[in-house]
Amino acid sequence: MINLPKSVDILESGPRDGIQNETTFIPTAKKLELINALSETGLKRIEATSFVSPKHVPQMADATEVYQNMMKKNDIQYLALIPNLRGFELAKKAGVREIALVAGASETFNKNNVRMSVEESLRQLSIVNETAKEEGMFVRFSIATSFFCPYEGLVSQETVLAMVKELEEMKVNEIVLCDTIGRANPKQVYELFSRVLDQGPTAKITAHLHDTYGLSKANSLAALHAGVSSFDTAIGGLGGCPFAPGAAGNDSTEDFVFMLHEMGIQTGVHFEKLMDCVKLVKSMTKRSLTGHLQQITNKGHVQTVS
Ligand SMILES: CC(C)(COP(=O)([O-])OP(=O)([O-])OC[C@H]1O[C@@H](n2cnc3c(N)ncnc32)[C@H](O)[C@@H]1OP(=O)([O-])[O-])[C@@H](O)C(=O)NCCC(=O)NCCSC(=O)C[C@@](C)(O)CC(=O)[O-]
Repeated sequence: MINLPKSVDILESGPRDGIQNETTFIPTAKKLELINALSETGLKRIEATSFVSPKHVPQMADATEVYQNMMKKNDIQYLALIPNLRGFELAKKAGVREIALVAGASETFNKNNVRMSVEESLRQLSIVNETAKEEGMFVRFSIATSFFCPYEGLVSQETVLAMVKELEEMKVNEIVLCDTIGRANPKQVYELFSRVLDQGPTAKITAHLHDTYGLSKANSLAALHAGVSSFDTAIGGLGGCPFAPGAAGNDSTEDFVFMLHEMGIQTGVHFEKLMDCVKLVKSMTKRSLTGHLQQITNKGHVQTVS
């Protein structure tokens, strides 16, 4: 195989992207238990919560309580998602130092997700970015619907490349290309990430892939081949944006870590401890999860070579 990195960075987005889509409210204490357990697995990046409207996403109504009471290890980046200026104010008040901004590449998705045009999102979030940078915060920016929009269909590569250019001009620290509805195929993923990386971006480039059509692992391999070494995943394969109809969960962290370790690619993650987190997620959500490995552990032991 060509172009494979020796190690990969994983951002665990289960506590945010994963839990936001759960219909039954998960008690704050359970969210804290999960974040604390994930903090012991060797993962170095955790998206802990989001400062969004509790009317629109009731599951994240306890963002401040979660952020202020969770374990915070010095060597772990704990991010919070922010959609607008108000979210930034609330996050700052809670003590957040690492922020994850989001806007869609597609107009209809963005209006449904954050009730703003893409232009208005970029206007508000560039103010957030400037203030955050002055205050020494880490800023990542997710481009939702980088491949397909649930309302408009295929999103053109040119639209996404123009947005990447704008984010590079804003000097955000990280740009995340998201397959929000898990509809992209490996060829599209390879091409778009290759085109972005060919421009020599200064921002870290990350892939955020959902598994709706069962292609998230093939898509992550395509992104690896394109030169991406930073990925978002969610424990148990939880997740999906409540404003992207039909979106299934994220690529599952344990399956992705398993694949990477089997390929000799390091993640720094302790596999058994990660599987303990899957058990925790199962007990929290009380429903069947979509990750593959947890289905094997139901029947026996996962065979690993690493
Ligand atoms: C953006 C808004 C808030 C606009 O919602 P809105 O109703 O248009 O907000 P508004 O500005 O009209 O304000 C209405 C009320 O909400 C309050 N408000 C205003 N902003 C906030 C805030 N940030 N946090 C808490 N409260 C807020 C504001 O203070 C006001 O309170 P009131 O005066 O009525 O008491 C809403 O549409 C929203 O919360 N959207 C977020 C939706 C969301 O969380 N989506 C999922 C995350 S994105 C995602 O999952 C995709 C991603 C990142 O994973 C990548 C991928 O897969 O593509």
